[in-house]
Parts: sequence; C-alpha cells; structure tokens
Amino acid sequence: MKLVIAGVSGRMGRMLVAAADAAEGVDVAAALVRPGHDWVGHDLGRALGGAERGVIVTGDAGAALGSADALIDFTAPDATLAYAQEAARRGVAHVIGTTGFDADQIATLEAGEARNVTVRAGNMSLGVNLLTQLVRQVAAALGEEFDIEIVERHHRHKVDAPSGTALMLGEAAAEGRGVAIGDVSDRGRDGITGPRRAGDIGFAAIRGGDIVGMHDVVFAGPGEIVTLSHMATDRSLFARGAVRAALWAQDRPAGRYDMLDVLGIG
Ligand SMILES: NC(=O)C1=CN([C@@H]2O[C@H](COP(=O)(O)OP(=O)(O)OC[C@H]3O[C@@H](n4cnc5c(N)ncnc54)[C@H](OP(=O)(O)O)[C@@H]3O)[C@@H](O)[C@H]2O)C=CC1
Ligand SMILES: O=C(O)C1=N[C@H](C(=O)O)C[C@H](O)C1
Repeated sequence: MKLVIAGVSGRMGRMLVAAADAAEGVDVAAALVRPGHDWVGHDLGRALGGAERGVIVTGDAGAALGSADALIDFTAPDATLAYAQEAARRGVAHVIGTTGFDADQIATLEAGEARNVTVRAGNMSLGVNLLTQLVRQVAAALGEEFDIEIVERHHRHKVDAPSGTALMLGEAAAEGRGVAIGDVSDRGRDGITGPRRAGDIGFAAIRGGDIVGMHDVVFAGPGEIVTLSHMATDRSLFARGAVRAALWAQDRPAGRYDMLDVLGIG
C-alpha cells in the first residue's frame, strides 16, 4: 500500500511514519506538510532527524496523492477539508484522525464522504472504541436519575475542546438514552449557572503537561457513582490504529466508515 502521511511534521505525523515503517506491506510514498513549511523540498528521513529515505516532503497534495492508495491525515479541520476533496478526486482512501470540526465542517465532510472511502474517528484506539459500546449500554441501563458527565484530560498543546473522543463518548451516551446529543449537550459552565438541567450530558476539559489522553464518563446517581475510564499512555497507539484503518480501507466500497467497522466490534 502506497501511503501518504499529511501533517508529517506534527506529533501524530511523526508517530505515523514510525507506525507505517513497522507495518507489513506499507510504503510511505509521500509526506505532506503545510505549503511553505520549512520541510518542503527536504528529504523526509533527514527532516525527521534520521537517515535519508528518498521521499521529498511536499506541500502539494495533488502531486503527493498522484499514485497513492491511502492518505492518513491528523492535521487541522481546514486542512482536512481540503485533503478530503483532493483524495476524493483521485480515489485515494482517506483516514481522518483530525478533531475539532465545527458543525458546518462536519456537514461538508459528510457530503463528500459518500464519494470516497473514508475512515473517520476521533480516536483510533481499540480501548476507546470498545468504551463507546460500554457507555451506550450503561447509559441505556441507568435512568435519567444518573447524571452523565464526561471529563477529558490532554496535553497543554491541544487546541480543540471537548476532545474528539469526548464527543464520541457523549454521542454514545446520548444514543444509549435515546436522545440527540445536540439537545442535551452542556459544554461549558462558568459563573452562576443555575442547577444542572435534568438529562444533560456535561463536558469538561483539562489541559496540562504531556497527558496523552484520559477520558472519564461519570454516571452520578443517587448514592452511587459509576465511572467508565480510558487512559492512553503512548500516542503511537493512535498511529497504529490509523495504519490498520488505511490497510482495511483498501478495496472497500465508497462510503464513510469508523473504527468500529475497522476493528469489527460495531
Ligand atoms: N483520532 C485520533 O486517534 C487522534 C487524533 N488526534 C488529532 O490529530 C490532530 C493533530 O494532532 P497533533 O499531531 O497532536 O497536532 P500537531 O499540531 O502536532 O500536528 C498537526 C500537523 O498538521 C499540520 N497542519 C495544521 N494546519 C495545517 C494546514 N492548514 N495545512 C497543512 N498542514 C496543517 C501542522 O503543521 P504546522 O506545524 O505547519 O501547523 C502539523 O504538522 C488533532 O486534531 C488531534 O486532536 C491526535 C491524536 C489521536
Ligand atoms: O490531540 C490529541 O492529542 C488527541 N486527540 C484526540 C481527541 O481529540 O480525542 C484523541 C486523543 O485523545 C489524543
């Protein structure tokens, strides 16, 4: 599989190169950065501080995707929207790990996703995807007297909140309750907020240090609290999941898939 990695200079981009190298049958054929980035025109291996690889880093998505089989993209919402168009135009499977999309951006992505093979997930780990199933089940079993709060913790560099994972977990909880997340989501409390609205699903974000990613789904009920948790201890976890998704995506019919499809636990 000829793989293109977007955002290769980023935290996840670097992890993705290592994960692709470790995977069988995966060839990093091209590496993308923002046009005008310092790395453009440099050898990928050298840019990463290692040996020459014979892959020249580029900012030109069209050229990079020319003869590719898959694009893995952990970048930023505006970049991912542009890459999605280019990947669809060229029939290159698109694995999207980027988070932080607003509602309009999601609508734009969804409109295009039917035309191409796209795997999109706010979290590529087995554990979190399994957790979404458990959250759905627990939310369905516990009544509205259990308040649902999602607490996520990430490193100080993270730019979006709530995390993509927290949103996935919130959606799973809402599905379990049979409600639309948009109707019950409470994403920020400050000042005199008044008492908690019954049935809301609350989100809280903590940012600090080098926390890879921690998520708690708290079901706070009368006299007892149930907490479902996941902690990522190494972000190579997400990169391995993304490479697995790109391999899985080969020869699939066009459409939008998620990691439950890839992992076969949907
Ligand atoms: N789904 C999952 O499992 C996971 C998802 N993520 C998500 O992946 C994304 C990236 O995370 P992380 O690697 O930590 O972030 P970084 O900021 O370290 O990397 C982002 C990369 O994308 C590039 N980029 C940003 N904007 C553009 C643009 N407009 N055009 C081209 N390139 C661009 C950056 O380049 P430059 O430096 O030039 O801005 C950088 O190389 C985030 O949305 C994060 O939430 C992260 C981990 C797991
Ligand atoms: O930005 C990160 O680092 C992460 N982002 C994803 C998210 O928004 O949930 C996944 C993971 O938690 C790490």
